[in-house]
Amino acid sequence: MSVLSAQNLNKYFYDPEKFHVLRDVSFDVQRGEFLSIVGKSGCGKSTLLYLLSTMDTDYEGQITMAGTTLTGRSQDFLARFRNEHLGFVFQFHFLLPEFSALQNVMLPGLKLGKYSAKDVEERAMEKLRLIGMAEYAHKPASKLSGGQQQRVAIARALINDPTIIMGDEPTGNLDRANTENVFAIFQDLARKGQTIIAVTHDSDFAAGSDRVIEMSDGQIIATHENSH
Ligand SMILES: Nc1ncnc2c1ncn2[C@@H]1O[C@H](COP(=O)(O)OP(=O)(O)OP(=O)(O)O)[C@@H](O)[C@H]1O
Repeated sequence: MSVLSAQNLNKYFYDPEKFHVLRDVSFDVQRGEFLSIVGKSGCGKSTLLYLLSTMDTDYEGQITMAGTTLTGRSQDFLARFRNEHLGFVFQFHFLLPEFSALQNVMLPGLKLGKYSAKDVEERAMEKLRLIGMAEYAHKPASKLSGGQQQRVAIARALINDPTIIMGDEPTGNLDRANTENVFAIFQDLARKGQTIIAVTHDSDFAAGSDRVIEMSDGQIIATHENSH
C-alpha cells in the first residue's frame, strides 16, 4: 500500500534567474519501505525532501501522504500533520545541549499533546532503549559523543510513532563506526515496518536500503531495487 505519492513535482528558484530545480518528479513509497535518494551534489535531493517534509509549499504538482492530500493545505494543518506523521533525522542532530537525552526525546511528544507527560516519558525511555541509549537518558546532550547524539536524534524522531522517518544525510557527519551503527538502527527499524526515506551520499547506506532513487539535474534518472 502506498503511503506517499509524489505526482509531477516541479519547483523553481528565482535567485537571481528562474532555475527549474525539480523537473516532473513522480514516485510512490510503499508502507514499510526503506528508500534512499542519491545523486550528485546540487541535483535537487534536499529540495525534494523539503517538499516531501511539507516544509516548502511553493511547488507545482501534488503530494499525498497517509491518505491525506498535503498540497494546498494551511501552515497550521501542515504543522500538525508533521508532528503526528513525520520524524526527522538531519546531518546535524539539533539537540538542545543543556537538556538531557530523555528531555530531548520527549519534546516532540509533549508538543503533540496527545499523551500525558508521564506517558511521553515512558515512551521516550522505550525509544531510547530501542536504539541502545537508555543508560545515557539523564546525561545532558552536550556530554554525549557525536554518534550518541545522532542516536538520540533518531529516538526523538520516533517518539510519536511517525508514519515516515525522513533523513537528510543522517550519517553525513559521522565516522565509519558510527555510520554503521546508525545504519544498523535504520535497518532494524525498517525490518520492524518503519517507512524511511533518506537522502544520502553514502553508497553503502543506499545499497543497504530497499530501493534507490537516483536523481540528476532535478529529475529521477533511475530506480534500483536492492535484493538483500
Ligand atoms: N534557496 C535557494 N535559492 C536558489 N537556489 C537554491 C536554493 N536552494 C538550493 N538551490 C539550488 O538548487 C539546486 C539543488 O539544491 P539541493 O540542495 O536540493 O541539492 P542536493 O542534491 O541536496 O545537494 P547536496 O548533495 O550538495 O546537498 C542547487 O543548484 C542549489 O544551488
